[in-house]
Order: sequence, then structure tokens, then C-alpha cells
Amino acid sequence: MNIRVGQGYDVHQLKEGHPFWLGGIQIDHTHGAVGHSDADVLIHVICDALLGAANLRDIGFHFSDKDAQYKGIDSKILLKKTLELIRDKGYEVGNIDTTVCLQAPKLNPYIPDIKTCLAGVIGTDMDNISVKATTTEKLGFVGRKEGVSAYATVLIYKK
Ligand SMILES: Nc1ccn([C@@H]2O[C@H](COP(=O)(O)O)[C@@H](O)[C@H]2O)c(=O)n1
Ligand SMILES: C[C@@]1(CO)OP(=O)(O)OP(=O)(O)OC[C@H]1O
Repeated sequence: MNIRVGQGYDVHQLKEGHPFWLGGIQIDHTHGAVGHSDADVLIHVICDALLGAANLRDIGFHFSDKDAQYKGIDSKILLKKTLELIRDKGYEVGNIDTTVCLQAPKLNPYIPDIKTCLAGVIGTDMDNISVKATTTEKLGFVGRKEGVSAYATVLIYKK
């Protein structure tokens, strides 16, 4: 068995009145993440971790933020395209562990829906998807509610 690991990190600015997409679902909040796509930071770090694990560069390399076809795109589509890239290399997803750094709102109530959504897109058991959240205790850009960041670690394997 060939086992590989990858990690991802991403940041998006938060702005009032923008929709807040996270892990494929919409979060009810006054502010939302801003980006060229739907700015779903959690999906972006999963894509980057998967691409890194397969040594396939990164999300911006495959889906440029200068390319009009990705303007406002649902990041679930980018995740599906990323999965095609790693599956073309013969890899399957083992497990994914993530942390979202966000001062507000509390994400715990949304985590079951996020896990269900991601497991559905990836085509894996919910038990393979972990989503955690932390504030940064009011410190830094996350603490000032100026942005949201996330981290992902993934394991992929080839039999
Ligand atoms: N946006 C967030 C941030 C945190 N949580 C949950 O609260 C716990 C305590 O957070 P601290 O930053 O004070 O350590 C954390 O472990 C999460 O369970 C959350 O749901 N949403
Ligand atoms: C997702 C892409 C797609 O245009 O754009 P953004 O939403 O700006 O996200 P980011 O993580 O900053 O860059 C990666 C791009 O591939």
C-alpha cells in the first residue's frame, strides 16, 4: 500500500453582507468570506491538502483566480475536480482532519451538516471527515473578525 499525507492552509477576508460558505454549506452570519470563488476556505484547504499529498501543486495552479470561469464558483465543484486529479493518479482518500479558525459565529451547531456535505461530495464515510473549530481568543486578524483561516491534513492511499 502506498500512503501519502498532505496539508493545506488558507485565509479569506470576512466582509459584511457577503454569503458565508464553509465546508459546502451556507453559514447564517452578518459577514461572509470574500474571494474569486465562493471563498469556501474549508474546501480550499482540503483541495490543497489533497493536491499536496499527490504532489500535484495547489488549488490556484489548477483553478486560477484570474480565470473568469471560476468567478463565484461553488467550491464543491473545485473539490470534485481535485478528487478527479488525485484519482487519476490512482489515489483514494483515507481520512481528512481540519481546523477552522473563526472568532464568530460558533461552528459547532453546523459541523454535522458540514461533515455530511463533505462526505457526500468526496464519496466517503462521515467517519473519515473531521471538522474542528477554534477562536484565536480575540487575537490577530481572526480574533478581530477580519478573516477566517483553516488548516487541513489528509491521508491518501493507493493499493
Ligand atoms: N468559531 C468557533 C470557535 C470555537 N468553537 C468551539 O468552541 C470551543 C472553544 O473555542 P476556543 O477558541 O475558546 O478554544 C472549540 O473547541 C470549539 O468546540 C466553535 O464551535 N466555533
Ligand atoms: C479558489 C480560487 C478559484 O479562483 O479563488 P479564491 O476564491 O480567491 O480562493 P483562493 O484560496 O484565494 O485562491 C484559489 C483559487 O483557485
